[in-house]
Amino acid sequence: MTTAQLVEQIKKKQSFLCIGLDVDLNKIPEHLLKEEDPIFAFNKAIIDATHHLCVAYKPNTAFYEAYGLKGWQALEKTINYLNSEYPEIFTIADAKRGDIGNTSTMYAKAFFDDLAFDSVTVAPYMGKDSVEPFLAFENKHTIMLGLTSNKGAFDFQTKMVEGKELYKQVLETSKTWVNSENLMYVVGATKAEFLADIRKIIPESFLLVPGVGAQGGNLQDVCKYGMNDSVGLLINSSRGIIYASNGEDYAGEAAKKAQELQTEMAEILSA
Ligand SMILES: O=C(O)c1cc(=O)[nH]c(=O)n1[C@@H]1O[C@H](COP(=O)(O)O)[C@@H](O)[C@H]1O
Repeated sequence: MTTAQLVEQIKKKQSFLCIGLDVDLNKIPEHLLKEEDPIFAFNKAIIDATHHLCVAYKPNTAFYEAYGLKGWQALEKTINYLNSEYPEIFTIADAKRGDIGNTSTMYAKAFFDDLAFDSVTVAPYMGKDSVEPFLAFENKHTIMLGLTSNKGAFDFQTKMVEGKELYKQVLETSKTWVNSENLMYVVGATKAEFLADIRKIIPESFLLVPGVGAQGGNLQDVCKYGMNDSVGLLINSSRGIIYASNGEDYAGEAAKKAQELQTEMAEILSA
């Protein structure tokens, strides 16, 4: 999917919500455990109930890898279901990869070619030659960690390096990489006040903003500092939506939580 198509979807749905499919078998409704593939059954119901309220889904691969072959198969079924039933949805494999060049190429093939995700999250720590192999894929997006939502973000990312915070150096340098137009960036919703500075470095780029909901990030603040002329934001909530209820009504309750965020987003967009 191109960025222009994503912006079109945002305008049409009046939503820039991304729903995180971080499926934990200890948290899903008990009755689903009798299904042949409880993870896929859960995802399918959540997707069917919420697809009109969001523009993206983000399965975090850890939650699938943790269940071995069955987990990976559930991930594959989920992305195939999204691509066949809801092709207008932007898909994010949250895998946080990045390695020496030839290995990164194989990671990129896994998520872009084999699984056909629109995007994958990547950690920038190994530098240019670890990220450029992802950027080489046409009409695919590489979502690089910029400033993360966790406390540990202050361990390294905000340290001063040659008179500037490390995360700013990383953002600036990434703009010089081949095919950098295929980059998007992660900025945690818990770090909303940093967004004004971040927008000075990457004014046009799309930002994936996790941390609204369970981690306490605030949607209004993120929009105030982070929104650009083409919206430029994908706000992710995972646990705050998908675990709204662990009863038979889980999909409907998840839709209610998604609807609350979509309504708030529509108000922001029309302001
Ligand atoms: O790359 C991410 O998506 C990510 C980056 C970050 O800085 N913080 C962060 O929480 N995430 C992911 O976003 C999701 C947040 O989930 P909830 O806190 O349940 O909404 C998880 O899948 C995290 O792994």
